[in-house]
Amino acid sequence: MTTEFDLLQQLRSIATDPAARGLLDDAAVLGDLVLTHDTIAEGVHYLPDDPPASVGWKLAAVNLSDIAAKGAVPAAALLSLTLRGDGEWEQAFLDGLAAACESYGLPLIGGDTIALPAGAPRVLGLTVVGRSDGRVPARSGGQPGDALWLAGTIGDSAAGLQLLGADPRSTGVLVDTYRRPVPLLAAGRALATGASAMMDVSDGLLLDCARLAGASGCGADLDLDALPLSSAFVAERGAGRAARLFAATGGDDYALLAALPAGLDPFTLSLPADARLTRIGTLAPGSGLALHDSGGAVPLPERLGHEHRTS
Ligand SMILES: Nc1ncnc2c1ncn2[C@@H]1O[C@H](COP(=O)(O)OP(=O)(O)OP(=O)(O)O)[C@@H](O)[C@H]1O
Ligand SMILES: Cc1ncc(C[n+]2csc(CCOP(=O)(O)O)c2C)c(N)n1
Ligand SMILES: [Mg+2]
Repeated sequence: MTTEFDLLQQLRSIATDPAARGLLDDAAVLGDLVLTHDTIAEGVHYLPDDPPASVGWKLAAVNLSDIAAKGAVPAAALLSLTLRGDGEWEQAFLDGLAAACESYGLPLIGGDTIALPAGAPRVLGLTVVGRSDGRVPARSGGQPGDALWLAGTIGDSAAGLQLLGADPRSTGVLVDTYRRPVPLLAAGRALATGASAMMDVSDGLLLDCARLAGASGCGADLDLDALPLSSAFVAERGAGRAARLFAATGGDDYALLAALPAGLDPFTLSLPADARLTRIGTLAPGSGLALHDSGGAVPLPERLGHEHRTS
């Protein structure tokens, strides 16, 4: 079995240029350019029955979330498109991609197209280039004592995916969040001006927080009770410990996790009016994650988030 973690270890010996940031960041940084590439695949990141326009939207949004996490402004995109002989699907997919590009000021400037053999699942890729006019916080800059803040909520997408698993005709806010995530570009720009470290939460808060803390040479202490849940999530799953652990490990959140120096009040930054910013914990000396709630220490779940692996 090969895991994403194993492969990244091998890639690190190849990607030695400083722009690669040791492959320990959400994006590469080349001068004032921030570069990222994310792939989405049928059955892995989206469901075969998802509306194709939502798949196009999601492809742009997941990439833009990495640009948001580095405080950059979208500059251009390159699309890797696979055709499967269903022109209607492909047209609607492109309409959804175009809508996201339009919404976030992301010009599509090139790419590549191939046809797939019959029956092969679709795999779609996007490279997004952003431009930074200031600091580009890495995952690795956190210091013990930094406060951990989360922009956005967690758990909605994972709850939406479960609803669709139970009934493919499910609708509502949670399903919409799974299909059409919103990249927090304005919040990312504001937080980047003060953050010592930042990343987007795509694989699950606990796993991504362990990554940020590990890259920063720190441990992290998280308050499960503080995790921001949407009202739609709470209406569906409640806000007890099991629901909170589900939200903290589900992934697909595209929230932003920032480590801010202890003395910095994030509400003094130029955050957008609709930003939902929550203090969720602290970076600590040492290593590893510690979880607590009002009852005391909470054992870490076996699975902290999503990791790609072959079986
Ligand atoms: N196949 C690859 N070749 C070169 N670099 C890679 C490859 N896969 C991942 N990386 C690099 O490894 C680092 C971590 O990638 P990862 O995909 O975990 O981050 P991410 O894109 O922020 O997360 P997510 O994919 O969950 O949104 C990044 O610097 C990324 O560019
Ligand atoms: C059909 C279906 N099954 C499972 C999931 C959950 N999921 C897949 S990849 C991923 C992490 C982000 O991906 P990456 O690390 O590749 O950016 C998550 C949470 C989903 N979205 N759709
Ligand atoms: Mg990635």
